[in-house]
Amino acid sequence: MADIAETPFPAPAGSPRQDAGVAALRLRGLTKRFGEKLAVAGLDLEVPRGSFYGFVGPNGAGKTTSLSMATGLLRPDQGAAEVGGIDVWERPLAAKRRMGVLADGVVLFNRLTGEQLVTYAGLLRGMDRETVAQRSADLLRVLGLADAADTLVADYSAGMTKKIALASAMIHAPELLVLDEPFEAVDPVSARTIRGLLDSYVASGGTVILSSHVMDLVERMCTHVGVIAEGRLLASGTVEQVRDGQDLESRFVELVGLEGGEQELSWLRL
Ligand SMILES: Nc1ncnc2c1ncn2[C@@H]1O[C@H](COP(=O)(O)OP(=O)(O)OP(=O)(O)O)[C@@H](O)[C@H]1O
Repeated sequence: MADIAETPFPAPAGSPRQDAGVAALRLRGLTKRFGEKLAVAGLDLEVPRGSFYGFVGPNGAGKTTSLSMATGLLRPDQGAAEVGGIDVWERPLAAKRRMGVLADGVVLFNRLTGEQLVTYAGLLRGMDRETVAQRSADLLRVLGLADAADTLVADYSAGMTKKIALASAMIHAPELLVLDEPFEAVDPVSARTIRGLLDSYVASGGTVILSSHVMDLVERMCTHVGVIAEGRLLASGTVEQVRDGQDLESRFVELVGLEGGEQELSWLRL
């Protein structure tokens, strides 16, 4: 497995985020079993501060299960997760204060309007109403949701729902964003806006870990990448290290293997 290089984006001097040498996110021996299925098998992962980390793997590899354990949504059978050196399961409130989470498949309070949902997220984080109102308006505008601010989230499209969940994860400007499939169902214009937001967030000292199936996007956006299959980490490091002279998609296929080989369906030929 390739080594993880040092972060290329040091935190701003004097920043409270600057705990030298402490990873933004550290997973040690994370394990989860669902009945007979070992979904995550002793996962060790370090996400350096200031990195833009892509977490990739085939369907069913264990990405969502790992990120859910890392963010305090799903209790691990074994192992530990730390955010900025704080154990997520021993000190959940302190750890959760430091992160913003876009979870996959978690039901939102969809009888609220988009604006109410983002406002609720900000107030839950203990922010004052004025700041919440300002940031909520900014997020809705930047994400192209201003016209849908008063629409119930239940009536949002899949892409709009993803964007309002992302806004709710960002409103308190956490030092770590954990985003499960943030670009899924999002149109290309919004995807570009989100990429821009995340790029400047990372450039200012924030850390992002996102899961994605789009290798091209991970290769272009991310500084680091971890490849998981069958609950195990196959490779991790800078994108350069992991792709090892190939494009990331080819390297990914080389690492995880071609599902079903080069088989064809003889009956699907017209
Ligand atoms: N609540 C659950 N009960 C039973 N099995 C589960 C549960 N959640 C996940 N699994 C199983 O654990 C494995 C890992 O699932 P997980 O959702 O973490 O994969 P993933 O990498 O996020 O997949 P995808 O890319 O398709 O979203 C899969 O085999 C899945 O069927």
